[in-house]
Amino acid sequence: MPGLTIAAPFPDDVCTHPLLILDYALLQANDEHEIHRLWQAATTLGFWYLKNHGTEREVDGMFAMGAETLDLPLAEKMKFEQGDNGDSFGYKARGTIVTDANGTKDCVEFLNIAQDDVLSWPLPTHRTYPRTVGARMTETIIPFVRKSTDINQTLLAIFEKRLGLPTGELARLHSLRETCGGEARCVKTPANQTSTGIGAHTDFGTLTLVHNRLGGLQVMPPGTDKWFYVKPLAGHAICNVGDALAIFSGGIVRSNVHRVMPPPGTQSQFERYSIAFFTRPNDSVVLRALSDKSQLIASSVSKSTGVEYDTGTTSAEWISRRIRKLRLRNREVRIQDAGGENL
Ligand SMILES: O=C(O)CCC(=O)C(=O)O
Ligand SMILES: [Fe+2]
Repeated sequence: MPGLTIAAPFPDDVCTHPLLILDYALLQANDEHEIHRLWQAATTLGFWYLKNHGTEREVDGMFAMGAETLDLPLAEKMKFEQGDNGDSFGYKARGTIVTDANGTKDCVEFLNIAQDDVLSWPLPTHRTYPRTVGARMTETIIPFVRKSTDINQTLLAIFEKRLGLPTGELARLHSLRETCGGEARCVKTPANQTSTGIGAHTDFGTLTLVHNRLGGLQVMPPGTDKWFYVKPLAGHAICNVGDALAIFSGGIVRSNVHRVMPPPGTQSQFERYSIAFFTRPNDSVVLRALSDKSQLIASSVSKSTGVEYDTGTTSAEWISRRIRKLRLRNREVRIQDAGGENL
């Protein structure tokens, strides 16, 4: 199926940014050297590759589920559209979010499936999804979400130790017994696009796992104003730190800006699908630096100037506000309210 296999090679004449390759098996075994490398990656660019993550079969199924769902007629998908109220879960149609300050529309569509809905299946916690999702729930989506949450909980246990937090503190803020904004996503970029797919952003949540086959993901390394592709490596996930973890850590780990462009070179003739899994804090968790739980974090916050590490906002409010701001219709309303002023 086009876009699902490596239809054309990643070109060798575009700028790429190298990432450290971390071995999940070594991290699980608490290998000191590997943990040191993870820490290096998380505190510099905030992105790394992860190999031996053990979800290859489920990822294949997720690509198939994503293609089956996003190939449904638009009218069918629109029954599940996320809307303009800041809800993340459901279907996001093309052209509904902005990719830059000028209000340029995006060219991608995506499907977000709530972690909570997967783990409570067949009972919905938040909402329902197209039939193609239900059809793959038991075999693919449930194991994908379970394995992805396990991976991120393992990484969080390493981070909490390095951050000097009490054992179980980050796990407590990401409890599976309470609702959260965590979700699995399939993004589809049509073939032959020239405009931005997902504009420059940082991820709202704690940790993200991305599975890419075609290029398109780009990062802007700190201290530069230049975009570099992250080259997909077969069987490797691309992991990154999100805003919530950067805030909890008082800025010690980095949530780096990135974006999705059409695939480079001859890959651009193909549809691009990508699969992502977002771990996000429990809905009621207030996003603030955990200074009262760690001397290291308190010291980082006291040294940073001009950065607000106490948002006074719960994770649910934070996500909802960020999504509302991206939606084109809300932007148009804001512009009308302001008498046509460009916001
Ligand atoms: O499609 C990708 O490679 C990354 C997607 C992404 O950054 C996102 O959905 O937040
Ligand atoms: Fe992202």
